[in-house]
Amino acid sequence: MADTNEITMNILLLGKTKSGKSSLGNSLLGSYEFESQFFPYSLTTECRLCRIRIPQFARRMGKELCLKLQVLDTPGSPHSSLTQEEVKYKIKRALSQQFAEGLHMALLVLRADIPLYYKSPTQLFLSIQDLLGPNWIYFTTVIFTHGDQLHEAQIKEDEYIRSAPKTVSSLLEKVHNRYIFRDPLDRTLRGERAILASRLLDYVRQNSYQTLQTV
Ligand SMILES: Nc1nc2c(ncn2[C@@H]2O[C@H](COP(=O)(O)OP(=O)(O)OP(=O)(O)O)[C@@H](O)[C@H]2O)c(=O)[nH]1
Repeated sequence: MADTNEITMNILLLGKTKSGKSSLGNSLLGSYEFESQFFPYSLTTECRLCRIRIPQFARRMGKELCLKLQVLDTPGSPHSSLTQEEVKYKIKRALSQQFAEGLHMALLVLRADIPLYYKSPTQLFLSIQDLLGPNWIYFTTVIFTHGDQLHEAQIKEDEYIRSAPKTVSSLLEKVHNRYIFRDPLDRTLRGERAILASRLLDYVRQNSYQTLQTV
């Protein structure tokens, strides 16, 4: 029987190569589990799942709740040594093997300091739909990495969102404005984990803990 004092969140990291997926995964896990480095090639070539349990994460009806976080890191696309088809195949296979019970949230990782290039918003939507199916819009949160660069440039987050190009604004509208800015320089790994995990748990609660079936 499932432990009712434990909440599970199955999280998928998606995004272009070098967008900061593995580093975000480490922040979520609160430790350096995924390899994340500055290199002139795509570091992640295989999907990899890491899990942690965070005791006493929240309370429900007077009881302590433990959060079980399962984070699936993926190779980015375009990739320096894999074709787009290979990346897609690896992600789909990992989703079916690791998250057979479904996915709570896909985190679409975008660099805030680099323009998001797609021919049109539709092209971007189709590429996500191709992986996650038509209900992706309910189970996707956009994570802007390199938020520290915005601070340096003295651009506020709401200002950035207001001036974002059509592809980004259409994407945020599609995912019901679920987005989070990451500013890793501002916090410790565990401090960032507490903030990210609780924002994500709010989104998962809003979905009544339902999961996206991807197979
Ligand atoms: N300044 C800053 N650097 C970041 C941020 N996120 C990631 N990085 C750095 O960007 C580089 C790439 O980050 P990764 O997490 O390895 O990116 P990835 O998407 O997993 O990369 P691949 O697996 O190689 O495709 C690393 O040097 C990170 O430390 C951020 O928010 N701000």
